[in-house]
Amino acid sequence: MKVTVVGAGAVGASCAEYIAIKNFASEVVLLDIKEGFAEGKAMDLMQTASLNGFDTKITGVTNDYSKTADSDVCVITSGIPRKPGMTREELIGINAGIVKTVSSSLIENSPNTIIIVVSNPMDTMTYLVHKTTSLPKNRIIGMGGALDSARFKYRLAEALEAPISDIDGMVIGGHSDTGMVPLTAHATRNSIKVSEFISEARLEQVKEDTKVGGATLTKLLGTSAWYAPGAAVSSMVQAIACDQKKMFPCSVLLDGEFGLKDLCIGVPVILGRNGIEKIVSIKLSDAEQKHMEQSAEGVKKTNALLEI
Ligand SMILES: NC(=O)c1ccc[n+]([C@@H]2O[C@H](COP(=O)([O-])OP(=O)(O)OC[C@H]3O[C@@H](n4cnc5c(N)ncnc54)[C@H](O)[C@@H]3O)[C@@H](O)[C@H]2O)c1
Ligand SMILES: O=C(O)C[C@H](O)C(=O)O
Repeated sequence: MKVTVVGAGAVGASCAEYIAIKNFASEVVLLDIKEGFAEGKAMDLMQTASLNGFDTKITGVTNDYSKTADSDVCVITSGIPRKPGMTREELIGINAGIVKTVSSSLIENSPNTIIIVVSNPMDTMTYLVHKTTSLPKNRIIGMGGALDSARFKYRLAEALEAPISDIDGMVIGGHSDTGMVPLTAHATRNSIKVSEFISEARLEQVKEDTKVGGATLTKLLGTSAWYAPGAAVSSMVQAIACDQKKMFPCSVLLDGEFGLKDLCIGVPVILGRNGIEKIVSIKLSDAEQKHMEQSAEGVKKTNALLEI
C-alpha cells in the first residue's frame, strides 16, 4: 500500500506520522511545494522508526509528482489554515486553486487512486475535485466527520465524566462552525442513550462545543489543529488499505440521499478497498433533517463561489 500526502505542514506531517505508527502502509510519500520541507519532515519522521517500531518507508519530495506514481491513496492537505477569528469558508480564494492543481497532478500519476480531501473549506474542496476530475465518485472522499465525531465523543465523555472508550456518537453535515449536525439522540454510553446521564441543557452545550471545536483550537493555537485531524485521516486510510468496511461520516457526493443532491456533505459511509463502499441512510428526526438541510444550503452557498 502506497500513500501520498500532499502538504507536509502541520496536518500532512501528523497524518504521515500516524499512518507510519499504525504500520499498515509500505510507503508514504510526503510532497510539498516548499523546497526541502517535505524531505526534512520525512527524514525526521524516519528517525522515529526505530523508536516507534514501524517499517513504513517515508520519503519527502519537493513538488515532484513522478515520485507519487501508483499511489493507492492520496491525501490532500495542501493549502492555508485559518487564523483565529476566521471561518473555514474564507480560505476558498487561495485553497481552491491549490486543490485543483494538486488533484490533477496526483491523478495524472496515479489514475487508480482514491483521494481524501482535507484542505478547507473541505466540503467545497471535495466538490471541486468531483467537478474538475474524472475520478468515479466512490474514490473522492472528504475528511471532516471523523474528526468532528472524535471531538463530539471527547465532549460527551467530559460531560458524562466517563472514559471516552465508553462513548459512541457521530457528527454528520457540513464541516463548518454552524453546519455540523451532532446526532445527540443517537449517542450512547455502552448502548444507553447519553440523555439518561445528562440534562438536555448540558447535551445542548456539548453540541455547541462540538460545532466550534475547530475554532476553539484555532483560538488557543493561533492556527488550526493537527493531531486529531492527522489521526482521523490515518484511520480512514487504514480502513481503505485494510478493507475494514468501517463506518465513518465522510463528505461525499450525494444524489438524492438524505433528500440532498449535487453537493458533498458529511454522511455515514462504509470505507473499504474501493473507497466509499456504500452510503448508509439513517432515519433522522425532523429537527435533524431540518438542520441537515440548512447545513446543505450553507455548503451550496460556498460551492457557488467556485469558478468552475
Ligand atoms: N478537514 C479537516 O478536518 C481539516 C483539519 C485540519 C486542517 N484542515 C485544513 O488543512 C489545510 C492544511 O492545514 P495545516 O495546518 O497543515 O497548514 P500548514 O500551513 O501547516 O501546511 C500546509 C502545507 O501546504 C503546503 N502547500 C501549499 N501549497 C501547496 C501546493 N500547491 N503543493 C504542495 N504543497 C503546498 C505548504 O507549503 C504547507 O507546508 C488547511 O486548509 C486547513 O484548514 C482541515
Ligand atoms: O478548524 C479549522 O479551521 C481546521 C479544521 O477544519 C478543524 O476542524 O480542526
